[in-house]
Amino acid sequence: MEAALTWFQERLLGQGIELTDLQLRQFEDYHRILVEWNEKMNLTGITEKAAVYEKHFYDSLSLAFFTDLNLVRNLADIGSGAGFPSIPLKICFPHLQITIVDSLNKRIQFLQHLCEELKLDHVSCLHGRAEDIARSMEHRDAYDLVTARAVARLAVLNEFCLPFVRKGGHFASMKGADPKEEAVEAAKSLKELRGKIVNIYDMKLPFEQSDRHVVWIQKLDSTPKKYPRKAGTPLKSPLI
Ligand SMILES: C[S@@+](CC[C@H](N)C(=O)[O-])C[C@H]1O[C@@H](n2cnc3c(N)ncnc32)[C@H](O)[C@@H]1O
Repeated sequence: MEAALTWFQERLLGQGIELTDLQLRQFEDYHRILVEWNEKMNLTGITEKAAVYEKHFYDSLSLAFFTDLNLVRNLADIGSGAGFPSIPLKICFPHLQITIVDSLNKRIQFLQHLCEELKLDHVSCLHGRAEDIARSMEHRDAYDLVTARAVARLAVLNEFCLPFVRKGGHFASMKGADPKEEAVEAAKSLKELRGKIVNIYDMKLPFEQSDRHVVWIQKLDSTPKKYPRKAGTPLKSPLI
């Protein structure tokens, strides 16, 4: 077996995630399709196999090190790009009902194709801005877990993501650099949107050794009526 696959499989096993042959094949196909489509459109700057497994697949799956995803029924991934973190999570936890939101239609088309090729069911890929989609009753206060990796600063992300979370559910904001400063900046948006930081988890990527953080936020109550504000408003005037 290739080195990229061996360490991936062993590290995940160490975290209690045992990959089947089918799941290993799905990750191989994911990498192949990502590289093919990346030649036609900008999906990622990382294409070398070992790097994709470490910086995209393993990093995405790190969410499962901090929580029991078997207890999560539905997950919304905001600004998913090329499918991170939700597609690696779906491969490993096939029971998850996934909703992906991205404002770039090309990326949504890629993800629809990817899900067909990998035969992933119960993945709904929506083209649009999170602030608009969270307005619909179908998505508002509806998800056990909402994720966002490398999309915006926490104060802005709270406005994008917390309206999707059900009361008692969680928002996991995946960050590279230490988010403590962002967490202070996000205090007002958290209060307004009924969120509370319950933990900040950290880990290092196994080979590159760069830092990763997950800000784990609980939704204490339903979204107040005035949120989400109109698309475009949060970025110009975040709740800082
Ligand atoms: C830097 S990429 C990160 C992609 C992926 N989460 C990852 O970790 O590789 C940010 C993505 O967020 C999307 N995005 C930015 N603002 C958004 C919004 N308001 N609603 C939905 N998607 C948004 C962009 O189109 C882009 O695909």
